[in-house]
Amino acid sequence: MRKIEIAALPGDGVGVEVTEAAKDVLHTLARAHGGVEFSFTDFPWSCDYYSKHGEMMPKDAISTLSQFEAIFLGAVGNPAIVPDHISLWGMLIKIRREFELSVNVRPAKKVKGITSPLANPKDFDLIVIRENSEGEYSEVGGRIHRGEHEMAIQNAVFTRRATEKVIRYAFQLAEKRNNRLVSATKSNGIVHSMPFWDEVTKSVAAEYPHVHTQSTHIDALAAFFVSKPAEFDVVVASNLFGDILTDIGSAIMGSIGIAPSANLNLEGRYPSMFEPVHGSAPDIAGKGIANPIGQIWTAKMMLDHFGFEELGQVLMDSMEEVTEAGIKTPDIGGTANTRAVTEAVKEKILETARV
Ligand SMILES: NC(=O)C1=CN([C@@H]2O[C@H](COP(=O)(O)OP(=O)(O)OC[C@H]3O[C@@H](n4cnc5c(N)ncnc54)[C@H](O)[C@@H]3O)[C@@H](O)[C@H]2O)C=CC1
Ligand SMILES: CC(=O)C(=O)O
Ligand SMILES: [K+]
Ligand SMILES: [Mn+2]
Repeated sequence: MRKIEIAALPGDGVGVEVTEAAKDVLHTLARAHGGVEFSFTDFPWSCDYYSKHGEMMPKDAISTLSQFEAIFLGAVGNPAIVPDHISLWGMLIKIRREFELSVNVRPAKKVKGITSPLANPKDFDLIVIRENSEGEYSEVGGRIHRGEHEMAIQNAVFTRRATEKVIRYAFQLAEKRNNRLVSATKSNGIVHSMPFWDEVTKSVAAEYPHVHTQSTHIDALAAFFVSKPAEFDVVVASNLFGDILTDIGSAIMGSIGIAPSANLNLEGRYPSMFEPVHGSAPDIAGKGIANPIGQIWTAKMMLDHFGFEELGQVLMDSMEEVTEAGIKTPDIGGTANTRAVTEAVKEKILETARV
């Protein structure tokens, strides 16, 4: 019996609701199929925690988390209480950086039973590999002359180490899939970092001559995600570009509430972190109607990460049977609540164990 020790960080808003649902599903899966057990330790770090303690996480949070094999996070942010840049940098982004989670894997595909807003989505099935540790999201810069003549400078940081790492990971993935890779660029407007990004793409591409590689400007690429997503397979992008592309990826699937992600430490030195693409959705938090699919699919990515691909497939298939049966939350046109979708997925999992 393999027991996996996981730190659960439900965070804020719907993060709390969907992590609860996905944990429930994972326990059901483990009990039904055996061979693995999930041990979750919950931490209440969030904007509420900040209100009480003046910080998003305690000082020793990183060392506490480093004792776990993985982190299962919901979402961080409640702008009504804490400004977003403080809550995200105090928790989500801090964890990504401290644990060198330099690659963020974000798949998007046509899901059974979920209507894409696109007239002709075909069977698109792509994965965006997002640089996750630097780039446009940096602390380098500042503000001077508060008031009328104020100035804000925000620097983007691109190191060869992190750029090469994420691009090489994308090539390796392309090799395992369909030998096709698109690199998001904007070298016509961003004149230092993006030509650098393109050069690194070219140099890594030389090691993978059998992978068809193309650099596409992010503006056109964003449009192509809407007009012809089925033409993409693996896409590699900087932190900001990948962030935006993957919200488009979730939108064309049908809802931001269904997209999963894995924040990976490739060296295995620190725990990797699994969280859905979406945020804390303050507009629907507390209503019990958050879509748990993004978090459940995220759990599938965590299973794959630990080598439990068969269980991951059972989870994915069960989830798609539920969406296909029309048991869906309002964001994807259904009338079911979080609980009903979760129970339906659990029921499907139990059926797979009975046959
Ligand atoms: N990784 C993270 O923890 C992220 C945190 N955030 C934070 O979340 C807060 C809200 O940000 P927004 O920009 O509004 O993005 P959001 O992703 O929370 O919400 C965008 C829209 O999608 C809907 N939505 C999101 N998740 C859903 C789900 N599971 N089921 C059904 N509908 C869902 C929301 O209701 C909203 O209409 C902010 O504090 C933001 O900084 C935003 C993105 C990622
Ligand atoms: C912060 C954010 O939007 C993301 O991680 O996707
Ligand atoms: K999230
Ligand atoms: Mn985002």
